[in-house]
Amino acid sequence: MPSANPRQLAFSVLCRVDEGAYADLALDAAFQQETPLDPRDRGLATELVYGTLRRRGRLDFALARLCSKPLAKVEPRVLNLLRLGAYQILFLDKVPAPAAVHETVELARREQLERATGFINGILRNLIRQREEIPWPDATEPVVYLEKLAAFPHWLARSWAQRFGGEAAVALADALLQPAPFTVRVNTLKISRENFLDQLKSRGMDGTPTLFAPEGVVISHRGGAALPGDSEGWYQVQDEASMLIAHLLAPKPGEKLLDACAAPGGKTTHLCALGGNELEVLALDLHPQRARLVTSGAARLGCRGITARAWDLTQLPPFLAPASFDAILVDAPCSGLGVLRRNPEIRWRRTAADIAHMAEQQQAILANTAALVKPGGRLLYSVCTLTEEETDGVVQAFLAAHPDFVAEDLCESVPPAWRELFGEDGRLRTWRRSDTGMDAFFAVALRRRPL
Ligand SMILES: C[S@@+](CC[C@H](N)C(=O)[O-])C[C@H]1O[C@@H](n2cnc3c(N)ncnc32)[C@H](O)[C@@H]1O
Repeated sequence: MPSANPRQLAFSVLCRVDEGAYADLALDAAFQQETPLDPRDRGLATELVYGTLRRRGRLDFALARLCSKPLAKVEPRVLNLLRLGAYQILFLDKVPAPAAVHETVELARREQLERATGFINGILRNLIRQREEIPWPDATEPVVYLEKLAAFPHWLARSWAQRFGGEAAVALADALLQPAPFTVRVNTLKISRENFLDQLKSRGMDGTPTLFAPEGVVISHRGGAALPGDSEGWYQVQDEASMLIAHLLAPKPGEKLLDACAAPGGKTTHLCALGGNELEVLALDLHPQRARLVTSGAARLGCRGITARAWDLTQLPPFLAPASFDAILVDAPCSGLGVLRRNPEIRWRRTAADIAHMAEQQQAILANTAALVKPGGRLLYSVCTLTEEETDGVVQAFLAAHPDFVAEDLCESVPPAWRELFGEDGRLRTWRRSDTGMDAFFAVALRRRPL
């Protein structure tokens, strides 16, 4: 039975992640179940979970040198305790190293792992003694670096090194394994960004405008308190890269839109705000319970004109008339490698076969929405990943099968300052700059030729 101890909570979440859970969902669920942790302990538990997952490559590299048997032969729960302890020793300045060892051994006792306490104590004490002598691989061997230090599977390490070049692949992996900033989209239907920033300031919180998105705010300090306007719907938690997508579709008041893969509705509600709350939007999603999130999110943010329903878009939607939408957003399900900062564990779960399967699914969804676009209308395809197959590969296959569509140069319609985020082909690739603090998103604008 987990108790309200941040290390124990972090340990239970790491074990759940090993069983297949997503880190963000498992952590949220643990916070719901626990006797409430105070904000500092909540912060520590979050740091321990994400830090241990992001740094798993380095932690395992260091532990493997000190362990008398291969790490694969160490009992998984004991290995998670070792990783937790090693993370605190190597990366957490605020925890003195001897305290990290003591806390980890105590945690092993509380978890009925008394028999492993000598083993854990010995390895972690050796780690303290030898931490300055660890022969970390350097980035001159990018595939080794990505595999050993960034915990990428071999196929992914090779593919990134080949595609981006070694140096860029390493920089990209490092950037995608940094903690993500806490970013919100100000709901301009309710409040301006300027007024929201004033509201933050008046409560002693620090926020700064995002670099590109005109309604984004990066919150750098809030002292554990709730943000202003939560129940009033003043903001939506959303990464800046994700905020760019609705701007690229550029909805106009009075238009009829389809958001094909809409849940939980971050972009649906953003589209509504950009359309002055005067759009008609049909929001579809595979899962009925996720489609309901769109409805509740829209109510919170005061968005009108949204209807949400469940539908599997790998099947043609017979209830929709051909050529009936001015614009369609396909924010497709994908491998999620562009949001590793939030789900660092997915990098060792994904296989090359998954990517091929995702690309097939994305192609099916795009094909089933294409006929719904009016002649002259827009279809925006976006994904939070950067594999060739799920980005340009899907677009190439789509265009080959749909001669009535053309890819447009998005650079022609975005503010000049955004252009550095786009390739020469006019497609959004936010990873082109690694210092923006954004997730890695891809988007392409497709236009159906007029009759
Ligand atoms: C990247 S997420 C969408 C995020 C959303 N656009 C937002 O901004 O909040 C992809 C969504 O596609 C949905 N999905 C997966 N397979 C689908 C399918 N075959 N048809 C429709 N939706 C699907 C998933 O349930 C998921 O909610």
